[in-house]
Amino acid sequence: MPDPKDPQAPPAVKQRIEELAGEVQRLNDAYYAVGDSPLPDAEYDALKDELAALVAEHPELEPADSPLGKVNAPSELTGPTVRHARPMLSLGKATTEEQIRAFCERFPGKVFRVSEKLDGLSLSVVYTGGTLEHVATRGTGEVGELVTEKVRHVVPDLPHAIGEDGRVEVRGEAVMLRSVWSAYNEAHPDRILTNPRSGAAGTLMQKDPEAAAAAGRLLRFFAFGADRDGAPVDIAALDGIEDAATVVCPDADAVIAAIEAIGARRDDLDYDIDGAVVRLHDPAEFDAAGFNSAEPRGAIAFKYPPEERTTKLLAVEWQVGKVGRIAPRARVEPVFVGGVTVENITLHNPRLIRERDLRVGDTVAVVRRGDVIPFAGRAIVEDRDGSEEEIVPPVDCPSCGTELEIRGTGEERWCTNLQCPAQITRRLMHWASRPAADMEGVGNVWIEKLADDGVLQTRADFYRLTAEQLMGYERMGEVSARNTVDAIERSKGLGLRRALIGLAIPMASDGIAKRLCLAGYERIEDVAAATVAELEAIRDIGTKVAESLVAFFARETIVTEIAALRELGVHLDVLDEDRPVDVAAAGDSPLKGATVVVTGAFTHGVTGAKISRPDLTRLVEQAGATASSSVSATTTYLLAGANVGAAKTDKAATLGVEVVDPDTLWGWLKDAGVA
Ligand SMILES: NC(=O)c1ccc[n+]([C@@H]2O[C@H](COP(=O)([O-])OP(=O)(O)OC[C@H]3O[C@@H](n4cnc5c(N)ncnc54)[C@H](O)[C@@H]3O)[C@@H](O)[C@H]2O)c1
Ligand SMILES: [Zn+2]
Repeated sequence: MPDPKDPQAPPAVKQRIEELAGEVQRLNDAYYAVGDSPLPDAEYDALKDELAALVAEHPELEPADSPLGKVNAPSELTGPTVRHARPMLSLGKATTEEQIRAFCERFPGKVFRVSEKLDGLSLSVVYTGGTLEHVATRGTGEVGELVTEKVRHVVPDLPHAIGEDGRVEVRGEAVMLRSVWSAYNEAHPDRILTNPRSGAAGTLMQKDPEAAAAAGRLLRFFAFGADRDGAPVDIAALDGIEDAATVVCPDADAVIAAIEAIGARRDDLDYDIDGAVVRLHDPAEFDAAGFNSAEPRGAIAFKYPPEERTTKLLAVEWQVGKVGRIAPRARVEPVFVGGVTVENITLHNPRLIRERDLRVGDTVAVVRRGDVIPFAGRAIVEDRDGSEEEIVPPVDCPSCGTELEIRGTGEERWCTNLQCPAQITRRLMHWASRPAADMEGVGNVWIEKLADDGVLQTRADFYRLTAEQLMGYERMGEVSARNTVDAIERSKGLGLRRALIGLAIPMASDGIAKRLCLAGYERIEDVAAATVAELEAIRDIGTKVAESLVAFFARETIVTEIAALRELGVHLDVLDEDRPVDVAAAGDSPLKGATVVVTGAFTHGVTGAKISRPDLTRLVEQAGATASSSVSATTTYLLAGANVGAAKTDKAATLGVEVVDPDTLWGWLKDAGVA
């Protein structure tokens, strides 16, 4: 029946509007109340856009409880709440350069500022008379949930006091660092956090924040605005408050350049961002621009192309890896995500498949972050029609038929047959690959063919290949054959670190190879002769890894193979490039040989950008220092950035450890040639 108020509106439109409104609210509830995102953001945005378009055409059909025109919020808040002094708003969105230019043109001659749009959750932090009074979530925009006590535990870097009078309110985003997120997931394979944002939201909902903090669910707070009794305050002037990376832009061209720069560094950051925020730089002009419903007119959010998209899971293949792990890899309908077309994704392990209840034929959300192999975040259960098939891990090795072992919390399947043909081929491909011997132009297809023929059985066999032998193959002309043999010859100088990587020693990552070189091993035979106790003494090498190394080098086949590689002139000794960057420059740095503890917040001494603690630690290590996590009598320097707790400096003072300020540190790093 047509709607009496609008004879033109077909009943289907009214129904669609109601459907969309309900769906958007359901997604808001999941997102803001539980921290979950059942749909990729871009698809949520598309639903909301469709709703807005229909309502714009038929305003009379907008339901009373419509989610449009107000701040995205859960239908209900839980726990004690507080009314915000000023509402906490959403932001208008742009996805194209034109939209950003149109925004800038509305404010001719004005200066803008562009900041990273951090993907976490918004918090309002209020200090009165210098002391933390309360912390609240955005909530409905008008009223937020109080999370003060939780924040004390799970956002340990947020100062409890600032040396400021009056009522100071700081607004910003609480985020879970990517490094914290992956460390947590690694330690809790049974309680995987889907992404850092839901990790952050979930953390602030924990009933026992102390336990959450102890389990490593820690967040950071980055401010993007502050005021004292309503008058704007410069965040940089607030002691111990970190601000979101921001640049001031005199015109639209500079704004576009800043957005592009943020987009370009996006994958390298230790936190997720879902866009860039452009706003009028002058707070008075920003206020004067006013608001429309739930958004300030003086700001807009640019959203980068999504890193998550849905597609169909077509098939699962169980691939035998180089050390025998059978990895589930899925073929999906090609989908464009995070700037590339993805056709294959990893499903991680059987446990995850079971827990996410992924099935062949499912619509799945594909996530791609940086260089990480794309993976299936989850199945969209609503899209099922009953034809989907369960994914069953194999019982026997798909290559050699050996019965598989089940190991670890991921319930991974392993083929333990060292002679397994698939494993041999994988190991050969790995030896030839870029991080290892880097045999340019020696492709996996050829390796597979030669391995199948029995010509390539061991790594040493690569160096025995002749052009004549290769020319016997179809589609291998004389030129290609000679090029292949030359490339193999050139790759002989690989050195110790690459050789250790290329050997694919179980549990020994690329980082372990580097550590072994840094620890002073010169020749591969020296590493092979090391005992578990000697290896364990090296930083980052635990008992399990040490035992795995010893067991590996004890294998008869490996001993023979190393001897054969030597015989063939393959260079297996440490190279200068295997050791920290500029050994010569770092030579007389005060950091060389020092044991240091990094604490507090740092900005880069050259670029002025914020630098994460892991990144800074890496630089300090490149200059020859060893980093440790707590101050002790063996500590040489306490490298203290901003906002350092008294506990650490007091301890340093008691133990007579020199406290080094950021300026001195950057001087040292520059002298050592690493910054
Ligand atoms: N997948 C889902 O089901 C689902 C559900 C709801 C919302 N969402 C997504 O969440 C997005 C966020 O919507 P919203 O209304 O919460 O926020 P928004 O996109 O309107 O942006 C406002 C928020 O940005 C944050 N922010 C981060 N860095 C900032 C900076 N430098 N300056 C200013 N603000 C900064 C603040 O927390 C602020 O509250 C939506 O666009 C949507 O894609 C997804
Ligand atoms: Zn096998």
